[in-house]
Amino acid sequence: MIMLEFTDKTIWTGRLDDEDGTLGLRWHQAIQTKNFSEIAFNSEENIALLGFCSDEGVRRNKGRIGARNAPDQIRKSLANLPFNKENQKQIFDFGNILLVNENLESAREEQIECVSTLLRNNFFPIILGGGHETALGDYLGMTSQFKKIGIINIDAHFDLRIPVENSTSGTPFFEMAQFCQNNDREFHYLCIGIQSNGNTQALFQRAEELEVKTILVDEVHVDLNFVLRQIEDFAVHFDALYLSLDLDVLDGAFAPGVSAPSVNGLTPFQVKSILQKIIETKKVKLFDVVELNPELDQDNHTAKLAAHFIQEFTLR
Ligand SMILES: N=CN[C@@H](CCC(=O)O)C(=O)O
Ligand SMILES: [Mn+2]
Ligand SMILES: [Mn+2]
Repeated sequence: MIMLEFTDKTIWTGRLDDEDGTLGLRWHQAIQTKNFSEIAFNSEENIALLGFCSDEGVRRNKGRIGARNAPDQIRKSLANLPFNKENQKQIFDFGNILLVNENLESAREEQIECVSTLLRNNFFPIILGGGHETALGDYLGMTSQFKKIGIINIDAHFDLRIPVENSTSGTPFFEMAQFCQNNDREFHYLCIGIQSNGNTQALFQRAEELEVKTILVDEVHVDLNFVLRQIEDFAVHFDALYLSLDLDVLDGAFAPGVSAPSVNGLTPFQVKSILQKIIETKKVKLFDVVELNPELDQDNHTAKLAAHFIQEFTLR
């Protein structure tokens, strides 16, 4: 059963400015497609893109499906971004993990294997979701390589639901907590951008029980610098950070292409400042961007934002 597919070559195409030589380079000219079977250890930390084409978790969570098509849409938005050979890391595209017969659990096994292979070979994985069910496989893949992991999720929602029948886009961080409990690990979860109207009392209570560090969206609006200092304080305790960005943390006016759009959400500048502060810690070992739904997007604004944020992680 084939669950891993190469990226369609026509996706990495775009404008050519040959008259400007290497100063006119764009992503579609710099990207290198790669196969897992030919992976070799990197002496320098290079970027690995990997898509997780799932919205099965969103469907199970009663959301609006479409996120399975997000990885290629994000690639299309990355394709025309400027690429600076001197100041940017090398970028390899490992293609997409696909779900067969809505089997999220099998695809996740493949994902865990891919993520740990990338980390073992000194790649920095940028995983293109998928709904937020993408997060669990990313984190579990990381646990094979790192012991003391801090989890940071920039999201309007805690995603701490208890799985009723199975895993959904609303359960990944609760499942991480369970994994930690069953495997003698500490669970440290910082959630930034939480909407008081986007999470029930039950979820706030579960966050408290699990000692989640919560930064409400209004706290970011009131004092961004204070939030940036809290990020610094959180990061010092860990060897590695797992960072997840759920695009629904952005205000729906900026990011309409998500299953559950926000009102009074963050601005692109606020999210970028938060990401830059987290990147500055030099502890992020994996980044995923999730919940883009291209079917609901307007003029690709949400996909462009995803690309804009990914660009930050490629700078040397
Ligand atoms: N990843 C999903 N998170 C939210 C969705 C909320 C909604 O659909 O309104 C959640 O389950 O809480
Ligand atoms: Mn989420
Ligand atoms: Mn969310």
